[in-house]
Amino acid sequence: MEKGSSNPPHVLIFPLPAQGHVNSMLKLAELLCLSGLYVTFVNSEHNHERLVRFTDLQVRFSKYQGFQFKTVPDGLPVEHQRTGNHFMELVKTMKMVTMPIFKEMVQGMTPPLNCIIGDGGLEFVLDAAIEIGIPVIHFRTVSSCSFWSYFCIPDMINAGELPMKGSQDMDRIVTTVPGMQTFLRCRDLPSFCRVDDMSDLDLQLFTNCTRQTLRARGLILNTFEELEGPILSQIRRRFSNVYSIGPLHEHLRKKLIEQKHQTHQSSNSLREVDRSCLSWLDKQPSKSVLYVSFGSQAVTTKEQFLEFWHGLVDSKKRFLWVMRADSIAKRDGEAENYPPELVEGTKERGLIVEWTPQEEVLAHEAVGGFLTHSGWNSTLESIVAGVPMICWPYFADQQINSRFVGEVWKLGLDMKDVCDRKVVEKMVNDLIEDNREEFVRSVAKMAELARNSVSEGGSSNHNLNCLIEDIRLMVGSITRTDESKIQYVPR
Ligand SMILES: O=c1ccn([C@@H]2O[C@H](COP(=O)(O)OP(=O)(O)O[C@H]3O[C@H](CO)[C@@H](O)[C@H](O)[C@H]3O)[C@@H](O)[C@H]2O)c(=O)[nH]1
Ligand SMILES: C[C@H]1CC[C@@H]2C(C(=O)O)=CO[C@@H](O)[C@@H]21
Repeated sequence: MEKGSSNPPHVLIFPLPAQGHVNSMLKLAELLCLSGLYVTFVNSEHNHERLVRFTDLQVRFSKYQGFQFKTVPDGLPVEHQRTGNHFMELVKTMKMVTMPIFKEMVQGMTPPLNCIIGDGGLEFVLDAAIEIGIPVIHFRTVSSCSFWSYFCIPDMINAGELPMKGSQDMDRIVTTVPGMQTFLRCRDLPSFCRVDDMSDLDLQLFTNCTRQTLRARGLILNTFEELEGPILSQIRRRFSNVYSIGPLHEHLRKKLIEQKHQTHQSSNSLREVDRSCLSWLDKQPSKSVLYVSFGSQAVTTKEQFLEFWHGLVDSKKRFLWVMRADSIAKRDGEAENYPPELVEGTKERGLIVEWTPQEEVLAHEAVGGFLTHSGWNSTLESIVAGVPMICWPYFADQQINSRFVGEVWKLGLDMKDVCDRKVVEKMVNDLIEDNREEFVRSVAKMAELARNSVSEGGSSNHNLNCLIEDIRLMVGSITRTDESKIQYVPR
């Protein structure tokens, strides 16, 4: 906005087009709208079509003055699965296909942008914005602990701690990530580190994009000081303006209540939500059900899927399991003949659905535990709901999130790298029954700290106010005489 203009600040938000990213960035968008900012939210065409089909998003955002959606192609054909390891194809096509379209869109924007909040996992957004001369704040939607470990990868390589030396090396302690020297093992590092070749493209991609955040004006993290304070302190030694403003879903819920907006049943789902599971939960005893979901991207083998299924049925506990149509890697011509004892055991005590209203499920009285892939949104949602976790990380940041859940925060059990029916059975019984009290006590404490952090005077509440203030100050903070040639100097 030009100096003297009466419009509120205008912010453009651009997430990496995946469920876990779109979800938290839409929550931030709504929080900024509630503070009176103008927001443009950029979705991929593929995701926007799904959000419009499966949610009340358009109605929800239409009440905010100055809010608009824009769409860009993601460069992939419509039928592309966009899950599992195929997801990395999207990160690559976007740079080629989406970047030029995005640049053109941003240059013609009215009112002019004060700043762009770009996904820290989408490197080209920062490059494009700096070239055009618009300040960028990065939002990295993963945990602080994983962001910090990505950042330290070059130090691990220089110290000879990476590459790992085969499977016998997985329990070696990694000493070059400040703040984690006593408990971080090779197996807890982001999954991209599990390669022999340090010039591996995915490893390079995420190491570089994390370092690029040094060029941004600030870094937003969906976390709270009471959870990740020691790691945030480490990050602040290298980055200025680190805004920990989470858990965003609880932050938004609280603000909507304060401002007397409706909060029920809204979702940011890219898939059709099956609400029938809530009526099923209504019929189950208190804290008896294990909720099982591996998020939007994880893909298991059929063998892994069967180990989980056996373990769940053998545990004799109730379970609600999210099984997306694309959850299991299919082999051509494979018949789906499932063992009758599993089908029978599920009829007795289980329910399998394609997609749930997860926040509502976790808050349901009947849910007593969560078997999760340790995606960051799921982890935060479980903490806020006071539900202990069994973690089975699939890829990326999930390996380190699960270490923190199991070893540092003591909010559950880490089943990383094991997929065995006996272990599943034992851990489910441990979490839901044998050691239940202990886990529930620690997660209840953390849930309270989470709620306090987003309340008036809490750390995340304060940091959100600072973020909004800093965005307001970005008015006229870049020289607009020749924006295309502005040399960007980080604060
Ligand atoms: O049946 C379901 C299952 C999930 N969800 C929601 O989907 C989101 C899933 O997010 P997350 O738990 O973060 O998992 P992913 O979808 O796997 O998210 C990706 O993005 C996250 C944030 O960057 C990363 O932490 C993950 O590793 C990455 O895979 C959560 O908000 C859930 O509430 C539903 O609404 N219904
Ligand atoms: C493609 C996945 C790998 C990295 C991305 C990410 C991140 O670190 O920002 C988290 O989870 C995934 O959705 C992205």
